[in-house]
Amino acid sequence: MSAVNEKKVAALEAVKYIKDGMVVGLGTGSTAFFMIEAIGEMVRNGLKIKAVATSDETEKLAKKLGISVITLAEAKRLDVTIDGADEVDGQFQLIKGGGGALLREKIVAHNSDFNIIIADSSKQVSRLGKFKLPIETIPFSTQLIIKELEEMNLHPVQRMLGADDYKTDENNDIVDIDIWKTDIKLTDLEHQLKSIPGIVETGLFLTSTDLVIIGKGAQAIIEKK
Ligand SMILES: O=C[C@H](O)[C@H](O)[C@H](O)COP(=O)(O)O
Repeated sequence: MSAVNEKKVAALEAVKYIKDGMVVGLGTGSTAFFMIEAIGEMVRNGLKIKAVATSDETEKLAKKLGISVITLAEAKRLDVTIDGADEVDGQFQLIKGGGGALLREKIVAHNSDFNIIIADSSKQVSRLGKFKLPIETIPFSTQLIIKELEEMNLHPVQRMLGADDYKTDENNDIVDIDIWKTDIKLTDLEHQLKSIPGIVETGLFLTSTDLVIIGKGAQAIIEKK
């Protein structure tokens, strides 16, 4: 079965966790797309929820499908968030941000009681790092951060959109780094990166995930912590 179908299988399993009255965090990306589509259908069939979107793209799609979108401030706290990932390891640690939405995704995950990650089977890895780790930086500081990351042997590459710098929803830059060869522990790496002024967030999600649902062929494999 193709990765696209596996994404849909995982998404359809995840939406079973959504109940009337919940405040739901909506992730971003091609896997989250199927989850948002399914929630749209559930809402048309009478489900009553409020949602917080993790990107402008997700907000637009959710509203188009008739899902009631509120701000994080209005929500205060979320019952459940469903989101995709670029890589997930056996300890439920993730790399996210391939689509540039890591900052709002991490904020929403932090404010959710329960976080479900949905993915096709290609995203499951024994060790994180084949996927380049996205780092969100303040444009004022990006070039100097790149120099600092080069000195740390993390091979930073600023993300581009054609000839222009790629910009996030918060109008920041993304720098993708290579963590595959570093022997720094992930928790230490996260701490080191976050201590550089101008790095707003990293795509390492080390402790937020409660449940992982992997589409494997036509089956949804549910992994609990
Ligand atoms: O910034 C994007 C998000 O972190 C996505 O959830 C992640 O990149 C996975 O996206 P996809 O489901 O399209 O592979």
